[in-house]
Amino acid sequence: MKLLTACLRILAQVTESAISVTGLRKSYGGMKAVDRLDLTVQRGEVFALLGPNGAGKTTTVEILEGFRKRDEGKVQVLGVDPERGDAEWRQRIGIVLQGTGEFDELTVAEVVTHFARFYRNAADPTEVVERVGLTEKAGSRTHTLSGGQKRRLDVALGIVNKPELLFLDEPTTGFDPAARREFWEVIRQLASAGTTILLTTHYLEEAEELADRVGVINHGKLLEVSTPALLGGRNTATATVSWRDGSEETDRPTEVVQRLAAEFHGEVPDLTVTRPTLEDVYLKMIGDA
Ligand SMILES: Nc1ncnc2c1ncn2[C@@H]1O[C@H](COP(=O)(O)OP(=O)(O)OP(=O)(O)O)[C@@H](O)[C@H]1O
Repeated sequence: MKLLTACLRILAQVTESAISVTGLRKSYGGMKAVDRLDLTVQRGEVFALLGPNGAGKTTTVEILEGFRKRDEGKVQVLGVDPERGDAEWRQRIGIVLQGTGEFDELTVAEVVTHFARFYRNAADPTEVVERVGLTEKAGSRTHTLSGGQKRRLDVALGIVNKPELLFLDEPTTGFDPAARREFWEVIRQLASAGTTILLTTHYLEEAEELADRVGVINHGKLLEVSTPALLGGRNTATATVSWRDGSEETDRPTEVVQRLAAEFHGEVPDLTVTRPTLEDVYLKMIGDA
């Protein structure tokens, strides 16, 4: 019987989406926080949910995590309705909240070891500390950690149960640029080990660096889901060719550059060719909505 259950679990893991949402609705009083939202995240995918303050990201994610009840809609997370998620389901998901990463007088190693005891199938705490790059701080009390190190500890606690699916809520808010890049590496390694990741972020560069697909949400509605490269028709958008003496918007930047090269008999001074950034298309999208 155990073997059959294990086989069915493996089959489900291969065939099911990690997250499947249809017609999700949630209102607070008369205010629609999430309004008929459909979303699918495949297993192994890194998916970034983008949207301005109050767009409905946290409400959506907390419904997926089983922390909030929905009004309407169908939600499956790892094949389970989060409102009915039991301890076994909880073991399979990891949650990194916009947390504190501070636990009084305990050391990093002690905190991770303590959290590992909550789970039947926990990872080796020493390995977890290493994965998030905190080995050198393993013996340090958590209140002495920097902001970035505390966030790494939050991630350590989110992955100590070896989750199949990890929720990351604004993981690098307040990081300096170097710390942010180091942190992305931790996330990339988790993703390449097969962990499905749903992250929310206000940093477009972060979404571009990490996400296989992004979803833009505003006023509780999902406006578009796409890869970062294709969102809002970025790849086919008009390019801007700029040089020392002017600039030109064009569908055929190569031709413009060739013309300029002929005019200047070679090197075109201060030449740049740009297309809209992810931030440009995102701002347009939420501005138009
Ligand atoms: N518990 C609550 N009671 C009443 N209204 C709420 C509650 N939680 C959220 N809201 C409202 O629902 C809307 C969506 O909020 P939500 O926190 O989901 O947005 P968000 O996209 O996560 O925003 P942010 O980027 O600022 O974290 C907002 O207008 C918010 O004020």
